[in-house]
Amino acid sequence: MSIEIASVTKSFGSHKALKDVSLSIPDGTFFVVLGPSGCGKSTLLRTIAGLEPIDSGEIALGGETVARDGYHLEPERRKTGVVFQSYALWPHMSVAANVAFPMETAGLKTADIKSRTNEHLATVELTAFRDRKPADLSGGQRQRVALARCLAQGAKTVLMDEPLANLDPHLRGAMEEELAAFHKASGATTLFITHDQREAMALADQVAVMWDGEILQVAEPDVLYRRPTSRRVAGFIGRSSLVGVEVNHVEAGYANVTLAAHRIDVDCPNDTRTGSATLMLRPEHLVPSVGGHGLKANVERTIYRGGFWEVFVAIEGLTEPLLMTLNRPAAPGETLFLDILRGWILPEQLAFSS
Ligand SMILES: Nc1ncnc2c1ncn2[C@@H]1O[C@H](COP(=O)(O)OP(=O)(O)OP(=O)(O)O)[C@@H](O)[C@H]1O
Repeated sequence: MSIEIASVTKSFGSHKALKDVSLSIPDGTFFVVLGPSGCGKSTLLRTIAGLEPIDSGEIALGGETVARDGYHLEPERRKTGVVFQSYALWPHMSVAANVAFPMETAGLKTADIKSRTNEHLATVELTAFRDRKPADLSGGQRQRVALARCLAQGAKTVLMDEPLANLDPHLRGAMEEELAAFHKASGATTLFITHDQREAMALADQVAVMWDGEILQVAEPDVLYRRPTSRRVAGFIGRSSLVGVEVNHVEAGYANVTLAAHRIDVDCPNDTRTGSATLMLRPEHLVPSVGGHGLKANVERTIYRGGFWEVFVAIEGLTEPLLMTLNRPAAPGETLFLDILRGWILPEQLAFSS
C-alpha cells in the first residue's frame, strides 16, 4: 500500500513535533526515516498508524484518506502493522498462538488460521520454534515473531519504530538481512524509523532525513551520501569536511573552484553560480598524489580505526583541518601531498556566504 503524507503538522502544547511534513512512499518500498533523537520520527509513525491524531494536513494509505482535519480512521482499520523496539508479544502464549491471535480476533475459520500461521512462521523461519514462549527466544527471534504477527494482521504496510535498537551489534547485522528478506518475501510497504545512519544505508530503498520536525532531504542512500543538499545532511550522513571555496566557472555538472590557492574540478548541482560556496569533501576524496605534487598538507593527528587510519591534515589557507584516511600510520608533523578527487558543492551557496 502506498503512503501519502501531505503537509502534516502535529504539536504537543507549544512544541511542534511535525512541521508541514510531506512524503510520498510508493507501494512496496522499504522507506527509512532517519534522524536524531527527538526529531519527531516516532510521532510521524504514530500518526500514520492512527495512534496519534494530526492537527492539519492529510494522510492516505493505498489511496484512501485515513486522516484529515476532523477525520481520523481508527488504527485497527488502517491495515498497518506496527513493530516496536519492545516487540509487544503476549508472554503467556506460544510463538504460534501469538501469530494466530490477530486472525482469531478477526474471526477467521480455524482451518484458515492454522494454515496461515504455518505460512507466516515459515516466512520468518520460525517453524521449529512454534511451541516456545517468547521468554525462551533470543531478541532477534522475538522480533521475527512480531513480524509474523504483522503479516497475520494482513498488514499491507509495516511500520517499524527502531526495532533493532535493543539488539547487540552482531545480532543487528543478522536482523538487517532478515528484515530485507522479510520485505522481499512479504512485499509490504515498510516504513522503518532509526537514528542509525548505517542501518538506514543498509536497508533503505529511499531515506528521508528528518530534523526538528522537518524533512530535510529524501533520496536513495547513495545519492544522500554523494549529493547532500545541505550542510546538515552532509554532516549527519557519513564523515566529511566542509570547506569554503570560490567557484571560478561552472560547466555541465562540474565546477572549477579555488581551494586554498589551488584550482580543482569538483561535482556540483546544475544551478551552481560563480562566487562563494561550500565544498563537501568525503575522506575518500583526498588521496596521496604520486610524484610529490598536489596540495601540501601537514598531518595534525591520526586515529586508528582498525585496518585504516583517520588522518586530520592542515592545509595552508584553511582554518579547519580536512579528514582523510590512510592505510598506513602517519606521524603528526609529517608532510603529505594530496590530490583532490571530485568533492561536491552544496546547493545552499547563500548559506555559506551569509
Ligand atoms: N505525547 C507527547 N506529549 C508531549 N510531547 C511529546 C509527546 N510525544 C512526543 N513528544 C515530543 O515531541 C518530540 C518528538 O518526539 P518523538 O518521539 O517523535 O521523537 P523521535 O525522533 O522518535 O525520538 P527518539 O528517537 O528519541 O524516540 C520530542 O520533543 C518529544 O518530547
